[in-house]
Amino acid sequence: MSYFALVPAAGSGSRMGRGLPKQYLPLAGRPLIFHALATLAAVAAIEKVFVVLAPDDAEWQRHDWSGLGEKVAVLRCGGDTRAASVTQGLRAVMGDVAAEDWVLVHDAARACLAVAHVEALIREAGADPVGGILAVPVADTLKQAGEAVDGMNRIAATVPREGLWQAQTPQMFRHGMLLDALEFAPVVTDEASAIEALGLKPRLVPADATNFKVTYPLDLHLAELILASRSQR
Ligand SMILES: Nc1ccn([C@@H]2O[C@H](COP(=O)(O)OP(=O)(O)OP(=O)(O)O)[C@@H](O)[C@H]2O)c(=O)n1
Ligand SMILES: C[C@](O)(CO)[C@H](O)COP(=O)(O)O
Repeated sequence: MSYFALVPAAGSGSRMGRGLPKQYLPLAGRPLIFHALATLAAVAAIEKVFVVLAPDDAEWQRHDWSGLGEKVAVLRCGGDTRAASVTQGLRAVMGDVAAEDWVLVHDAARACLAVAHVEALIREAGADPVGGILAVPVADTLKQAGEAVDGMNRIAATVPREGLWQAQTPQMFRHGMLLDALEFAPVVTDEASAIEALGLKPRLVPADATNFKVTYPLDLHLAELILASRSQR
């Protein structure tokens, strides 16, 4: 069986609040998306890295991607939601990817993914009958907000954090199972939710906070620090 990566990159980055979709914002001298693509392409077990762009994406061709080598292939079939982009990407690669092949779905916005993270996911979930995701156990105390009072957010309850994990990506499932799951449950926040809707229980593979999702402006500075610290090792 083979391993492939699918990178949904058709979002608008609205929470970043910049004119340019966040996957193209400059980060450590490259477009943000370059870093995750380079990491995935560097994993020996991964045969191809498919990038799902918005059909009208006019930014991709403005950049030089030659540093990524030959594994990366562009699919212009992104949809209105992340789940739609993933589903349409899975359909588009059916000629290259067999139903039993593993697909690692990774957010373009998780720019600081490390090769070691991906290798841990493949090692721990690659022999699993369902598949698995990278995740991090919740370390902070969690508060449930109640209805705003005097315009202020106020605590309604403390949520026990035992057993709670923050889902990351890649999320790794077999192509056929994942496409069937997403067609059965199309409105989901991540691939694992669709697999769970089938009554299955994906593996949780521990990662760490450096594999965070760049969502808000401050996150760009955090990602710069992480990438700079790695380049100095
Ligand atoms: N219709 C969409 C929406 C999101 N994504 C991708 O899914 C990943 C995670 O989504 P998110 O961080 O929410 O990105 P955006 O949707 O771009 O951000 P925002 O929600 O702030 O608009 C991103 O790499 C994004 O490009 C996608 O491929 N297609
Ligand atoms: C898939 C994901 O990164 C797991 O935490 C998350 O659900 C993506 O959420 P977003 O709102 O599409 O960024």
